[in-house]
Amino acid sequence: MISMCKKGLRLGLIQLSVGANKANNVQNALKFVKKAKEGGSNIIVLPECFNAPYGTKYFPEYAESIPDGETSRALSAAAKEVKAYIVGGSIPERDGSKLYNTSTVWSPDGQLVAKHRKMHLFDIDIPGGITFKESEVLSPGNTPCIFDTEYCKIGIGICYDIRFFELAALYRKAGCDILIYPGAFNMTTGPLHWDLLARARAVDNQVFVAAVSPARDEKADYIAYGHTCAVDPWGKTLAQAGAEEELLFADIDFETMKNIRQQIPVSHQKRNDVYDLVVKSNL
Ligand SMILES: NC(=O)CC(=O)C(=O)O
Repeated sequence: MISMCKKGLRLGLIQLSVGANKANNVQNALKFVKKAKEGGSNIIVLPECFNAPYGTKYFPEYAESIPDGETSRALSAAAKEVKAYIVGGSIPERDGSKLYNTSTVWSPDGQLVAKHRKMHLFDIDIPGGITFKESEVLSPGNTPCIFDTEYCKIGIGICYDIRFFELAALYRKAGCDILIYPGAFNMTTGPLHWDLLARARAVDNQVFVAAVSPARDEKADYIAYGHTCAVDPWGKTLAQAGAEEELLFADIDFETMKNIRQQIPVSHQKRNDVYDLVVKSNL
């Protein structure tokens, strides 16, 4: 089936079941990539940590280099085969002695066009809820990540990055119309914060937001919330998963976005005489 979108594009969002076997995770992802393409997707998105269980004790064992690791090679070949962009969720990346939580973006001809290393590491401590410290093993990325397509510019963040409105605002300021966040919120923060943050980033920047989670696995050390979603610039949820493995589609209509930006012209009404967003790294 080819895309129905005349004035936009179709996102295919894969809420993938992730287990302990890396090869199985990658094979399962590729199966869903093909289904996403059959459903007319132009840009296909996988979740955070899609080739490995999410947890600091797993990152060193599953980490691989980019772009010559096995997962990168598989994503490159898949993008070329289905002739669509693939935002490869994230994987644990090894670069020298350092590890990162890294998202790769592959063009329809299989080229690596962008790479985002999670900038804000997930270090939290909620007594009776969840304690997690990515910084025990991971290093943060220091560079925001935008990739340009024939449709629009797209900004990438990974999971905890969505909590930092400055990064999203910076992407909007740099001309992005879609923000994509592979993520894996949990059962403590997810129920109240996941949808709220996706909708907030969409409304405050008048952009489309896609947040893509692994499916929930009650037996995992870290139980992902799921609820992959796509939201439009009005804050309307275009597609939303439950907890199970699922492929979702969301049609991006740029006319809607233009209308909303005209009707509520906040981007022109900013009081940059009073405040401003200072960009310190090169976009
Ligand atoms: N896992 C994350 O990076 C973020 C998260 O679960 C949260 O912010 O809550």
